[in-house]
Amino acid sequence: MSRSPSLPDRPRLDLDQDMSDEERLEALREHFVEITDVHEQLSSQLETADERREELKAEVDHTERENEALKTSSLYIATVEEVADEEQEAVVKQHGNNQEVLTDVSRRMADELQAGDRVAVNDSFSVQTILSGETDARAQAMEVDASPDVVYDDIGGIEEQIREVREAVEEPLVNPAQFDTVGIDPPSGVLLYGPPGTGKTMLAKAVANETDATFIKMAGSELVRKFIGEGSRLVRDLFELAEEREPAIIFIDEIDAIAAKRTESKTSGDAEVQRTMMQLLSEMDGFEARGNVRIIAATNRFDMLDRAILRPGRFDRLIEVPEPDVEGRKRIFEIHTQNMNVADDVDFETLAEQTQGYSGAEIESMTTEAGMFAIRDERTEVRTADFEEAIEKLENEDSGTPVPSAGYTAYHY
Ligand SMILES: Nc1ncnc2c1ncn2[C@@H]1O[C@H](COP(=O)(O)OP(=O)(O)OP(=O)(O)O)[C@@H](O)[C@H]1O
Repeated sequence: MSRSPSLPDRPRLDLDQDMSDEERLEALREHFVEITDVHEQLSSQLETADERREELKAEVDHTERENEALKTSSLYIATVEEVADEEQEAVVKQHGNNQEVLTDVSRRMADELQAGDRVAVNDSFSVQTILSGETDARAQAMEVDASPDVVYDDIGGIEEQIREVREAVEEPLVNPAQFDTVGIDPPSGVLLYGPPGTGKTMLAKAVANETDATFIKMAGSELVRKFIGEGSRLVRDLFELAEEREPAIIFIDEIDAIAAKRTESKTSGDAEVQRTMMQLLSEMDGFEARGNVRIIAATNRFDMLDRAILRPGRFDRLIEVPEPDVEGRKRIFEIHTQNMNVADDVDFETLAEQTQGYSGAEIESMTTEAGMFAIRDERTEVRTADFEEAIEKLENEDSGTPVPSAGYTAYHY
């Protein structure tokens, strides 16, 4: 905000009894000149303030008109495809009918708009407003990470699964020619299944990191819960975004939420989920042309999946990510205590033996809990007793031993 200029000092007239008439006259003249000067300064400040007031009034009028227009007319949602800054033009594509239009935009709008923005347009396709993050379902429903920082070494106990994922996802991205030479198609999609917290998301992020691909995650459950009516459009957007950002890894978490077996009930919610799944299937069927985009999905509920998504050309490589065995748990303890100040006597092998049935995520939260016990005790070193207390606490919270999530069924192929 601009600060108002300070007012000039008020001129003082100093007359005293002892002055001669000439001196008084001189003082009065000088005072007159000073007053005239101050008057001029004030007039000029007043003029500037008047101009500023006019400008602000014009801005208020404009905003009020915009506001009225927004309130009274229906607006349509569109995505900006291209912006020509110089020409003050933008190509926008209206959602629903996919109509593409070249439209004029103001200088300010041209500066602010970026390809990919969602905007509200009026009947004549004039861009009224850029939709913020809150209103942009696409931004909300998808987590985009240009360079995730997980590496394979951060994942413990699932070396075989890492090898399989590398073969099915990494190889086609970094060395597509070998598939051509041998004359086979790489797997279309990889489905990771297994109990929660075993490293499925980490695995997908690590492949993206290793192949310098953008990681784009969409959670199936959110599509169904939060974006009712937008599911199939968001799935289409997901694949479009992946193509824009290729090489890219699409990761659909909790795919069971959109690809569950059909049930008897025919509620409108089911129809919507069904449409979302059909969109996913049709995107995957047109997948070959997509080149540098690989798709990974994950589920804790393999038993619930509609078999249609497992057909060749869709999720045709199934990889089970089980709970870690004792060796795996030891490794996960080591990974998550790397940056902790752990006492020399802490034996991860024993801890691994004591934590049968724990997932990687549970082991991670246990190490944090052990650190908290040390802090509560005003120590800087984490001891065996802290880990044991943490195990006890988690077991009490889980009312006994931790169990794999209810309903999880392992299917072996
Ligand atoms: N195998 C593992 N090695 C190391 N850390 C792990 C492992 N599995 C899980 N973790 C820890 O647990 C956190 C959650 O794991 P992640 O999100 O990958 O599990 P997930 O299998 O995708 O779970 P969900 O099915 O609940 O989405 C990770 O950020 C990591 O800190």
